[in-house]
Amino acid sequence: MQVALDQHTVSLENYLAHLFAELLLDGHQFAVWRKPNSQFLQILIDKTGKVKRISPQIEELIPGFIIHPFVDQKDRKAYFLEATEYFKIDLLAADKLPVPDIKTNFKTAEEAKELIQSYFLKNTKAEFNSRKDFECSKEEFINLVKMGIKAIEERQLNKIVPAKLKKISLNEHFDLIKSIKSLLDSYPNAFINFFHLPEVGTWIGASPEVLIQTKGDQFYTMSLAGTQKAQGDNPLKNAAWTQKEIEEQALVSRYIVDCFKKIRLREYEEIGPKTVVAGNLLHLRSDFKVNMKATNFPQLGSVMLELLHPTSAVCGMPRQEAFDFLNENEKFDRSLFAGFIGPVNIEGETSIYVNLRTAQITEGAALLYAGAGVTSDSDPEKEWEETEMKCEIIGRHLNLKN
Ligand SMILES: C=C(O[C@H]1C=CC=C(C(=O)O)[C@@H]1O)C(=O)O
Repeated sequence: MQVALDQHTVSLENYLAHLFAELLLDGHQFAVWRKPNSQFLQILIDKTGKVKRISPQIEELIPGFIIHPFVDQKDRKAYFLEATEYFKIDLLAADKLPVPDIKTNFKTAEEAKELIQSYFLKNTKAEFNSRKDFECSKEEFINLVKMGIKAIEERQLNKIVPAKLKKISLNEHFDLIKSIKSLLDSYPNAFINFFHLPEVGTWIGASPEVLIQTKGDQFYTMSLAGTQKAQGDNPLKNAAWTQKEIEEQALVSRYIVDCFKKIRLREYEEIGPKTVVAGNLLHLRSDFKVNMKATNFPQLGSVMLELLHPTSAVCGMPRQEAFDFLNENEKFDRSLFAGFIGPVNIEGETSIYVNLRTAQITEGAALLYAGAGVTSDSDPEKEWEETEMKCEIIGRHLNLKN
């Protein structure tokens, strides 16, 4: 028997537990996210029951959530969740929120959480094949980096971003709602996201990288690259960058400027690079802004989306050669990792992020993905350590003991 949940007495965690359990039971597709430095948790539910694929002409789309894999599909289409229901929760006032009532089948939040846990430990439909969940050993990854360095020395490539897949078991401590809450608390300046499409997969992440953003007349993108561990009380002050990292990030900036050049867009603002924090890591970032009205480029969002993806922060340069190198030499399927995800035309804004620092939740396991930017000065051992740190950003929030 269903009862109405009293939204005035329920905590955020318990509200989400009931909501997620009901959505899973009903087989709905949904996405939940919090933008960097925002106080709102945004929730979008697609109750159409259909997996939709669309061309990413974002200016023409109805409000929704877009999901595009790393590899371009033959038809260049992305998955799209339609916002048949959308609302947001003010995280600063989460206990007295006017959130929609839920009719729940569960007597307690614990019961709802048990359903969620058993759904993901036993029931996910995501199909496996040997390429999809091929776990990369340290030796294999280091070999891949060495091959990348060789291709750069032989001038076939300028930069390459090899990635790895790491599989961790989910155990009796896996509590999805607690994991999401933990990501929200730990990474205030990341794009925290969770999305579930029963036919496609379930992912959880904390991305530091905007691919494109449009709001009103403003267009924004960034070049993010170069990684080091954040250290000490004031990590920004302690950061020192080597020539390798400076060059690695400059190549991403150059890639963006080359895209602007291709469409003869000359009036853009470039700020940076500056050091930014992403979880326990630091990166170098430059910001790029364009006034779409002043430059007469109302479709700049879609145009740049097509030109930028996959950027040289996740693929390499030149783009096609780097893509072919990865396709040939990486032994696993990147799937949605290093693709793009995000809300489209929600409250007049589109914010699409690169799907990084992310995990795919599959039957009883999480697949963690991470890549590292390789230039001729790369140290393969260090690149491996970097991917380990990147995997930990999500990995450490999955099997949380109380
Ligand atoms: C490819 C990833 O990060 C990119 C974004 C920032 C810094 C990066 C780097 O230092 O290699 C990568 O280019 C990843 O997180 O898996």
